[in-house]
This record gives sequence, C-alpha cells and structure tokens, in this order.
Amino acid sequence: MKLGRLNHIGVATPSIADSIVHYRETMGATKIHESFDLEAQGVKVCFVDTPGQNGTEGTQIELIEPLGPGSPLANFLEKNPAGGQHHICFEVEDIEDARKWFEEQGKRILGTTRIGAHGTPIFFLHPKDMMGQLTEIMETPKEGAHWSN
Ligand SMILES: CC[C@@H](C(=O)O)C(=O)SCCNC(=O)CCNC(=O)[C@H](O)C(C)(C)COP(=O)(O)OP(=O)(O)OC[C@H]1O[C@@H](n2cnc3c(N)ncnc32)[C@H](O)[C@@H]1OP(=O)(O)O
Ligand SMILES: [Co+2]
Repeated sequence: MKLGRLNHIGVATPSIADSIVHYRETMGATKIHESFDLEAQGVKVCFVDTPGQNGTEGTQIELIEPLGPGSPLANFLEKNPAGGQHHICFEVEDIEDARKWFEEQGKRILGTTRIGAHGTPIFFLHPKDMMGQLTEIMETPKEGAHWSN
C-alpha cells in the first residue's frame, strides 16, 4: 500500500455553528461549505477548505457534531466538552488493498468499509493501534466513479 495525501483532519465540536464562527472570524477561513447530516455515521458534517501553497493541493478541516443517540462522538465529547482534534484521514488508491495491509499488521479495523462524507469508501483504525491517533483511510475520489453502501 502507498500512503496518499492527507484528505482531512476531523475536529469534533459540540456546535458546528460556533465552530464556523471560529474558523471564519478567528482563523480567517474563506471557504466554508454548507453543513449536512450523515445519519448513517451519526454525525452532522461541515467542511472548511484550507488552500494549498506553491502548487500543492490544500486540505480540509472536517467539523463533526454528534447526530442522534449513539453517535460515535458521544464519549469523546463527554471527555472533551469543548471538542478538539478527533481523527486524521489519509487517501489511498485502493481501499481493499489498504484494508488487507492493515489487517496483516494486526491493526484493529473499526466496523465495516462504508461510504464516507466525500462519497468514497472509508474505514477507521483503532487509535490504540495507531500511536494514539484515530485514523481514517479513504479511497481517493475518482472522476465519474460512484460508490454506494
Ligand atoms: C463524516 C463522516 C466520516 C468521514 O467521511 O470523514 C467521519 O469522519 S465520521 C467520524 C466519526 N466516526 C468514528 O469515529 C467512527 C470510528 N470510531 C469508533 O469506532 C469509536 O469512536 C472509537 C474510536 C472505537 C472509540 O469508541 P468509544 O466507545 O468512544 O470508546 P472509548 O471512549 O472507551 O475509547 C477507547 C479508548 O480510545 C481512546 N479514544 C477514543 N476516541 C479517540 C480519538 N478520537 N482519538 C484518540 N483516542 C481516542 C479513549 O480515550 C480510550 O482510551 P483510554 O481512556 O486510555 O481507555
Ligand atoms: Co472523517
């Protein structure tokens, strides 16, 4: 498996509305997308784009707020009521190859491969197996490709 670009940093927040004000007014972000509900993942999502430099592609902050009972963010926000950095997400060319790569190393994969907020397949790796970092792996978006659960 070859590691691809950093797609996003997931930031848990008790209020996307408050976080938008923070990113716009304190951080000077100019490209903040409309938020949307991702019920299957138990989160409300809002992307904040950060521009690239010297020809490199920028990346995104993925603001996530709990949605509904049993959200995967519930415990995290209980421990960190103000929110904070929750996960990092890297792209890979082939999600099944990546899954095998991590499985062969004995890393715990959290649940199934499913469709994430960017419309491509994703899976999560347990933070305790990943140097303390909850890690999301996502297949690189490809023109014309369409995935569904
Ligand atoms: C927007 C959609 C999608 C996308 O397309 O980008 C997303 O990003 S969705 C993001 C939200 N979804 C997920 O996080 C799914 C995967 N997460 C999980 O399966 C669980 O949240 C978890 C990581 C297994 C934690 O489960 P939980 O029930 O909350 O367990 P604990 O609180 O007991 O935690 C166990 C242990 O792990 C530490 N921990 C928990 N979360 C994190 C974290 N985000 N980063 C680092 N460490 C984390 C926690 O502190 C516990 O450690 P100890 O206290 O030492 O036991
Ligand atoms: Co994510």
